Amino acid sequence: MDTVFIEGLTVETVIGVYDWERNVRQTLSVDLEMGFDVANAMASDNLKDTLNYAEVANDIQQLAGNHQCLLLEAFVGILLDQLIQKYHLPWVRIKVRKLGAVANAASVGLVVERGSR
Ligand SMILES: Nc1nc2c(c(=O)[nH]1)N=C([C@H](O)[C@@H](O)CO)CN2
Repeated sequence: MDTVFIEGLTVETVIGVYDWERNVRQTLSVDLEMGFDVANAMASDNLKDTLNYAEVANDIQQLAGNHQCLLLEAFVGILLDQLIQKYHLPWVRIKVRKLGAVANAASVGLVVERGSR
């Protein structure tokens, strides 16, 4: 299976379990790999035959602006449900970093994989 990916997409969102986190936007960095057969686009050279990573990046930005999750797990769950359903993804792997959330750590976060390659 081929992979279409987005790396280091930063989004601003309200996220966190502590009181102070409910009143600020924090930055998440998203790395996303999506299983997709690009053979048709290789042959046609046409955007409509592939998975448009710019459209997916826009979806992630929209979702970040429209939700105020407590946990990263909830954010990732909503995101994966939406992407799998919209783009019929057979396999997806996502890494979401919450930047500067924990003292002395550059980032903390989750890696979640769904489906099979
Ligand atoms: N597994 C998780 N652990 C923690 C989360 C989370 O979303 N998933 N969130 C927090 C706080 O919001 C933290 O980011 C604030 O520093 C703590 N642990």
